[in-house]
Amino acid sequence: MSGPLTGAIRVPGDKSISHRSLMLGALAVGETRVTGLLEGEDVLATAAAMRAMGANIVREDSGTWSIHGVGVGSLLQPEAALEMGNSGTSTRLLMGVVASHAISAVFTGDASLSKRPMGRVIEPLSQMGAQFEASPGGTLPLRLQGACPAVPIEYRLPVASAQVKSAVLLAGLNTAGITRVIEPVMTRDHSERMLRGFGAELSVEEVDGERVIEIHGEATLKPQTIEVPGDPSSAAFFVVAALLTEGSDLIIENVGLNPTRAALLGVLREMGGSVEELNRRDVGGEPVADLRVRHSALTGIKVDPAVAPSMIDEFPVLFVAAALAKGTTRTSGLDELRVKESDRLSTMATALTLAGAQVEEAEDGLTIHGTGGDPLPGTEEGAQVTTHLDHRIAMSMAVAGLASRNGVMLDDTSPIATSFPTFMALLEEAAA
Ligand SMILES: O=C(O)C1=C[C@@H](OP(=O)(O)O)[C@@H](O)[C@H](O)C1
Ligand SMILES: C=C(OP(=O)(O)O)C(=O)O
Repeated sequence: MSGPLTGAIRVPGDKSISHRSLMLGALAVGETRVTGLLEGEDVLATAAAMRAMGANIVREDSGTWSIHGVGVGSLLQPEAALEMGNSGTSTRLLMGVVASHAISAVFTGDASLSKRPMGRVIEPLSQMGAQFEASPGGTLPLRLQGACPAVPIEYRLPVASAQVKSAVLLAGLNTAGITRVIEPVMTRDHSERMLRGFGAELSVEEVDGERVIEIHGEATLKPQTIEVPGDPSSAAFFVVAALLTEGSDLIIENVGLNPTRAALLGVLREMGGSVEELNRRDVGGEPVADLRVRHSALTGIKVDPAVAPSMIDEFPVLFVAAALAKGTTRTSGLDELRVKESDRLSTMATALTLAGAQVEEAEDGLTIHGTGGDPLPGTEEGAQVTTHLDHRIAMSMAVAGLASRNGVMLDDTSPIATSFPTFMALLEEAAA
């Protein structure tokens, strides 16, 4: 087991908000200024794409990002393929942006992204008039010819996905009339908050238990000054690491706690975890707090599938917490985890089993019988884990390594740089 995690740390800016800051800044007329932007590879892919379509985006020496936008409807034809790397958010949201502009774009990605389903955005964007030539199974690489004018649609989301919702809303920005998205299950609402913040006419109504979001097209966006809060999905690794490591008492400052993102904390508290929210405040229209996390004995629970969308990226590290809890943790309703950077149910089941945990994999979730706080036994030379180009697997299994007798060996730590380039350094700092 590792030494305790103590002191105060800050995790980098929120990935979802960072992507949207660049996209909306590039679609506004004038200068948007962003502090706390996540400088991970995924967000940098979005920045490069917006530059390729005409925005002027500069990182100043102070760390502030300055974006001079071109205005909704005025994106330029990119000269080369838009290289999306590992980033599903960049790809799906930008497909929405391009879909209602009079330009075409080729989207390419790495081996992981090239396996992920794009049909979920191709479908509604085709209804709006965009045309696609995709690789077999509706995957990258694909070519998108935008429609201008595009046709406003009403679209009920068949999967709980903030990326699909956002793609349609972003396409609606340059579409005359009202584009309506119906969300049976609420997902992260950063797009709604930020589109409003940039001056788009957007309404949200609750009708018969569903969220109905309307955006008025041919919008003019006004540039903004944005302070990006710390990413709760990045903080999650430190929350779990501190809960599992004896003697830990760690402060994680400035963590975004939008209710559509924060369900992990409730689940960990229900398991017996000591996670306090200090100094609750508002940063850039998002609730934020400092978290104080103390080592705690955890008990397994049955996780309500209804919370899944509000912690969708946190399941890999929750599975690590479950592997060290007393008793059994059951999860279900997690089919979406199979189409992330890797199949996160099977990748985590394999990785945790190698580390010595007792895991049963079902179609839509994992059941994990925890050690009751004893270190994971693993193998003498350390469990050899394959991360499948998935940053969240790499970081989750690094946390599992802290709580294991012989450590964990990751085949590839490079994917961590997609969302959390300072993860290893911060872990060393907190454990020093
Ligand atoms: O909209 C976003 O910024 C995101 C939405 C989620 O994806 P889905 O919409 O595919 O669930 C999440 O997994 C991803 O990390 C970021
Ligand atoms: C699923 C994720 O990201 P994306 O879909 O943007 O690749 C993630 O960060 O866990």
